[in-house]
Amino acid sequence: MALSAETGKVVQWRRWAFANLGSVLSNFGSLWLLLAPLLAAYAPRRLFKTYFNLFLRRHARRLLAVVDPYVTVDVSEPGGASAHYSRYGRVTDSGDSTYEEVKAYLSDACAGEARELRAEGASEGDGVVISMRDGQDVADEFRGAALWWTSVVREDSQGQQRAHTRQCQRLTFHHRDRRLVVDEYLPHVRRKGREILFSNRRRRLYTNNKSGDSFRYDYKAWSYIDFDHPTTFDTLAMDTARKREIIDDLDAFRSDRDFYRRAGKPWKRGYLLYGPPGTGKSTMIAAMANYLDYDIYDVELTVVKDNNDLRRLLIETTSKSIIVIEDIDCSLDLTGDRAATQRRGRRNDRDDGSRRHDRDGSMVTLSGLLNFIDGLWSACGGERIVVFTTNHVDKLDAALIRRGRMDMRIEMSYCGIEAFKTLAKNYLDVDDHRLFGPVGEILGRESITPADVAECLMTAKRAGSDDESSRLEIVIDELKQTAEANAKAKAEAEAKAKAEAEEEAKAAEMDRDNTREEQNGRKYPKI
Ligand SMILES: Nc1ncnc2c1ncn2[C@@H]1O[C@H](COP(=O)(O)OP(=O)(O)OP(=O)(O)O)[C@@H](O)[C@H]1O
Ligand SMILES: [Mg+2]
Repeated sequence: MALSAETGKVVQWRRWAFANLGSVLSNFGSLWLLLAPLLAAYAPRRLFKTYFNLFLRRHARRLLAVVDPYVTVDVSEPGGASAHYSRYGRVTDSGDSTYEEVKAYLSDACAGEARELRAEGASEGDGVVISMRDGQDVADEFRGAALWWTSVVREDSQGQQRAHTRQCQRLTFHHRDRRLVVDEYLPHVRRKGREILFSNRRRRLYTNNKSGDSFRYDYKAWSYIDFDHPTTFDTLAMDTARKREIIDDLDAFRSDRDFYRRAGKPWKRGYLLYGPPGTGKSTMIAAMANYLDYDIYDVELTVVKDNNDLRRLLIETTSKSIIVIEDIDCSLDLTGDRAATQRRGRRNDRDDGSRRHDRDGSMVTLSGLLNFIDGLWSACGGERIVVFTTNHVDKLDAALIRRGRMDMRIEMSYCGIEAFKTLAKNYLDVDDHRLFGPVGEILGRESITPADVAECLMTAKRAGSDDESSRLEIVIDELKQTAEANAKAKAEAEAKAKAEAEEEAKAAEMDRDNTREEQNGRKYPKI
């Protein structure tokens, strides 16, 4: 359809008006300035006041931005109304942990710059938190934007109530950086502050309380003590290359937050530590926690009533933590051969009525545990490591330790000469010695755990002599005795295992007979 000349003009005019809407409106604003005195004279007073106020409010901010382009944001210590406005713009009031996080961030920055400081005792430990005294400023820089923090005391008065003062940290920046500050700088400050607060805090070792007590009004899912284990990766005795691999893996995990987000994976990692008793599985967990500065949640599965309680426990863990289930093969019936396990259980009860397994009371199932590790709930919080330990990796259900669930399997094994060198340094402060040769031969021949070697070294240390050679000779004697004792214990264990296997086979044969007779129409099974 063709447009008439007149319609075309209207369309053109409309297009022009839309394209120049900004200037039209601002001209309209200028027109207001001219019309305001006239309106003051002729318009009804109330109407004029409303419109004039609106106009002023809209334009005053622009005017102020020209005169003073700086915006301030206050982060106040908690305790009061949650939001205030200042002459310059919105003033936020944290009312949460933001203030503490900002203070921690600034304590790091201001310790070097500000000259008048204040020291307060840290909430945990013997440390002090350094912060700026009132009126002090520190400058900061973020992605090219200049920012200033000032410590101020603000007076809050509400109506007739008495005013009370509150400490706050005031951030000042150019209004053109507003988006950068709100979207990136302040979250960065909080993140850094949280890290500083976390690193100043003592590590905690949590253990779960019996879920049967959950009806009590003061029930807490977890109890904790300060975690103060001296083990580090330096003192952990194991193959050096393997140790390096584990440390690299932990480093990668810790710094891969963005990767996990991009890949759509929950930020957690599973380690399975397996090996004979006394090879350092628990010691490794302590070394990991100390290296990462994480808390440990040691889950005792036998006191968890059911899958529901297990999930509740998980929800109450925090991020930056290691969730540990030790001796997973003993905690639950997770072996593939459940029938054999039940038979064994029955026999144990017959043998020793008092030695009933606690795990009979727990109704946590394998699927509950699998959900605990990587169900939907497991993703809450993030930055978590799950560690299982076992002495019998071959007995565990394949689903529990498949790749993806347990990302890294670490075998902790008998002591070799490399591990011995670490232990000799730890216990006797000996780096190298000609007697390391004979020690290496014994360790190459025999299966001696690091725990046993540590005991031998302890005996040598207590023997009283300061001479390295005589101490190491004692170690060699002790190692030989340990090897003999181990061989004897091994022969006894093998004999016992053989007898058990025979009994097991007999029981299985009886079960088969009973089933056959039942199938052949016998009314009552044998007893
Ligand atoms: N690899 C190791 N490095 C340093 N010390 C070790 C190592 N292995 C064992 N030890 C010493 O032996 C003690 C017992 O070790 P740990 O409890 O870690 O063994 P485990 O493998 O957890 O045994 P279990 O299977 O019985 O739980 C530790 O307290 C430590 O002193
Ligand atoms: Mg252990």
